[in-house]
Amino acid sequence: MIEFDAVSKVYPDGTTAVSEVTLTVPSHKTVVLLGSSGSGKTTLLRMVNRMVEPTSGRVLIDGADIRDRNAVHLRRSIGYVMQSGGLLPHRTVTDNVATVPVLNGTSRRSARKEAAGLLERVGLDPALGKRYPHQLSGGQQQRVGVARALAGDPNILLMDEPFGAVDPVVRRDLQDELLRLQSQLGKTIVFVTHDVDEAFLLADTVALLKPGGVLAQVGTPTEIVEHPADDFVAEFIDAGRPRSVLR
Ligand SMILES: Nc1ncnc2c1ncn2[C@@H]1O[C@H](COP(=O)(O)OP(=O)(O)OP(=O)(O)O)[C@@H](O)[C@H]1O
Repeated sequence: MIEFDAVSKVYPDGTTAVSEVTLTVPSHKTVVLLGSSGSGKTTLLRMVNRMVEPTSGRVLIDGADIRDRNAVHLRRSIGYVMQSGGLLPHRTVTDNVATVPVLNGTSRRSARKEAAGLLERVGLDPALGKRYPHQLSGGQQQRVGVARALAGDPNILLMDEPFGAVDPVVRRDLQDELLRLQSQLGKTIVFVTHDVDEAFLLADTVALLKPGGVLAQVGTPTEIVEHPADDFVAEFIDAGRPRSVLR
């Protein structure tokens, strides 16, 4: 379980990115941080692995304040998928997936073996492991990004607009694949998107952020559609529009 306890972030130039957010991400569930550009989603996500330190408030994992954890060890124990894939261009796909387990002390041989299994798990032919990232399609690169985040079997996955850079058909494939994986693996997932349909498809709980990093509403997709908290929420989700993706 991840708990954001009244966290705020004011960047050194005075920008308030996140304001007093209190939010719980239950274990084995997917919480989607939804909001328009600049509403603080990435800042909030990065607080979980200490890439961003809150100006005030605390982040707890399973009840323990993460400030008491070594930041590097914490980061390596949490899967992270970025929008661009974030793959290392001069390493093969297999070695990209094996990087963190090797850093954590797993032998290269067993990390590569695990990588082959993970490529299969995300729907890729393990033979692609020999290629370099530029030899893959955008959708394949994103799958590798997910495989890499799963390496070492972390409990927590942070996903920052992971499917934002691919076309709508591939995006839908990747979303379905994530739902399938999550039903098998039961990770604790924090997923960032500005896409309402993507949020409603993937989330157990949606946390909708307003500009300035203020929580506008937290609820299941159905709760938010049926009872938007205010005009901002109703407008953001375009209440009244037919929804095919509600589970
Ligand atoms: N290092 C930084 N220094 C100053 N301001 C920053 C920094 N990083 C982010 N910000 C500002 O904080 C606010 C929130 O940014 P953040 O990236 O968290 O939003 P976001 O909702 O993830 O946006 P996007 O969807 O565009 O990625 C924005 O106004 C942004 O310009």
